[in-house]
Amino acid sequence: MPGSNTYYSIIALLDIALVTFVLYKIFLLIKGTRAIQLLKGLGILLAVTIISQWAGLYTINWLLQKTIGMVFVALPVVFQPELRRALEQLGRGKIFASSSRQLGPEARKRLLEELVRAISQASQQKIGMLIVLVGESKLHEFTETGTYIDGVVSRELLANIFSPNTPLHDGAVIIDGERVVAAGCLLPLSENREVGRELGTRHRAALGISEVSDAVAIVVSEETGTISVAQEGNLTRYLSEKSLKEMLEVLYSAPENQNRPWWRKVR
Ligand SMILES: Nc1ncnc2c1ncn2[C@@H]1O[C@H](COP(=O)(O)OP(=O)(O)OP(=O)(O)O)[C@@H](O)[C@H]1O
Repeated sequence: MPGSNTYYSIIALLDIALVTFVLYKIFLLIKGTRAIQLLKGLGILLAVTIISQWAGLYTINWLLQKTIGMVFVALPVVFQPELRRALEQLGRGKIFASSSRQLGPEARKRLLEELVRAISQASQQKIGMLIVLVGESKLHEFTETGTYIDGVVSRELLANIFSPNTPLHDGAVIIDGERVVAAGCLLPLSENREVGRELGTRHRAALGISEVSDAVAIVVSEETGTISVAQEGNLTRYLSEKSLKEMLEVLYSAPENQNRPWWRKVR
């Protein structure tokens, strides 16, 4: 009943849950974009401002406060493309969309069949491949670096894209749901020093994208034909066709994080 303590407790809980959900969605939206670097910079600036105030460094504190004010004014200008995209997504209701890996049984079966066929064929022929499977973070920052395709995933399309000496074979293909969004995309390279020296930039790019987002990247080595999968900053190497299929089935049957509490989704 409005006015009672229980009523206010329920409203407060609802309020907290809504704020948490909105913050989580914003985090997913900016994860893997340049906004995250800017947030880190702002965090450092805020920390230094607080320290300077605490230490009584009034002039530097005044300067830092003015700088932070200017940064906030500059934010909408610097992030104009990202803000526009976020508002467009909000308008289309896409912000509240779930993971791209949640497909119907028929679509999932077809997608996995086509992916596994294309990858094992490339592995046998030692054709280099780098495929990124989008999760909840949409990776616009990276699809924009490549060539827009928007085609249904098929073994023929993937074989064509990665065919040596063709314009799109360099870089990564980004797959969202059942569609190849773009090809020839540039991904961030992992700086993980524990990665074997024999692994070059293709494997580092796969690891890199899995470190900054919830995407999963599949690599076929041009040198050896081995299949590897990068997920959450870990690289699983020497996969057989069977183990790749099993891995993909798990990935697509249980949307990532399904078995994890929500707070563990945010890394
Ligand atoms: N930042 C990047 N984003 C996407 N793809 C990349 C990136 N850097 C390199 N590549 C791809 O990796 C290829 C070079 O692979 P390289 O031989 O250095 O890697 P590798 O891990 O040893 O793989 P392989 O075993 O296939 O040789 C490039 O031709 C390009 O297609």
